[in-house]
Amino acid sequence: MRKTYHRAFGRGGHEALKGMDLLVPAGSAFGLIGPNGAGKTTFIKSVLGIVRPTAGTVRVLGGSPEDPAIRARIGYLPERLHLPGTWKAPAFLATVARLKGLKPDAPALLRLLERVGLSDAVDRKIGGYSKGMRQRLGLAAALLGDPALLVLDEPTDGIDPMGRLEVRRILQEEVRRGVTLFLNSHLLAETERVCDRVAILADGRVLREGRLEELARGGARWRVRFAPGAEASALLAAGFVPTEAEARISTATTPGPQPSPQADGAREGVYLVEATDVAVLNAALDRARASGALLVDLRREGADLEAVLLGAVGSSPGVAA
Ligand SMILES: Nc1ncnc2c1ncn2[C@@H]1O[C@H](COP(=O)(O)OP(=O)(O)OP(=O)(O)O)[C@@H](O)[C@H]1O
Repeated sequence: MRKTYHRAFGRGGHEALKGMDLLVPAGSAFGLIGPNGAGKTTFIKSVLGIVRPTAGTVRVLGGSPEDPAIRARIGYLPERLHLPGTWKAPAFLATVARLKGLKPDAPALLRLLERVGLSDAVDRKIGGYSKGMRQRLGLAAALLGDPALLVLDEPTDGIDPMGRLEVRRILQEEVRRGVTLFLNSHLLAETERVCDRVAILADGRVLREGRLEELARGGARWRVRFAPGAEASALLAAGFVPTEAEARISTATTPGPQPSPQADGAREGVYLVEATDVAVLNAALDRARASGALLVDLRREGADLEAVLLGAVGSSPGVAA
């Protein structure tokens, strides 16, 4: 798909999408990431039928994004929300429901407001809402009518960490019940936590696309906690790096001290180990256990999306990160 924004009177234009080819599997939680001006919003608008491609086609939920029946199955949270300041949330949601062709059901609307954490604010005017509250109301509006596809542009923008947790929980619930989630967020940690697939867009083209684990270079990292008393030098020899020392290694630009067994991570018993697959991981754990170390906790480290993004954008000719 291509999209060129034409200037007035046909004098040239700007090619925002330069041959973008993307398949978002039904039921996936899909994240779109990329630098400013990459074309993310243009792509979202084309999925919603707001922008028409200059060349190519967009198919959404098996149909055209311009088909009202298809649009009715899409929930959309825009990046810039325009909300009526003098209204209260239930009246706003009732109007959105009517615009979506739904019959407003007052108790259901209150349940929805409770779900997004706004039950205490139903009697307040929207104009007095904080940015996070406005985002939650926008999310409630997007969820009206149980859409099959949720398109969210910066859904957690302005929301505090507790609120983000709540929003994430709602999005995960939606994905579990079969909804396809399409998320555009500058918060890479948010994308990592919510999405199972990611596409990197830069300068109007998809640079990389795939499952998060596949995109992460260098295999998976594991965070391991050993019981007190584990022999730090033996763990180092087995490939386990104390977390504090690991931070120093990755940020050091000049030769510095080698990781010492007395590093904070070692004192806490927390280590990181690189393992391309579970066989490699288990071999490392076997070496650790042979030294007498006892495993207390083991968890996979999230794929480092920032590194993947910077790597993809940095290695693409003509694209500035
Ligand atoms: N209506 C428009 N007319 C002309 N050019 C536009 C229009 N909308 C977007 N563009 C240009 O198209 C390019 C892609 O813009 P778009 O908003 O899709 O990027 P984005 O990835 O969403 O950026 P950001 O992360 O900054 O929101 C940019 O260079 C932008 O200036």
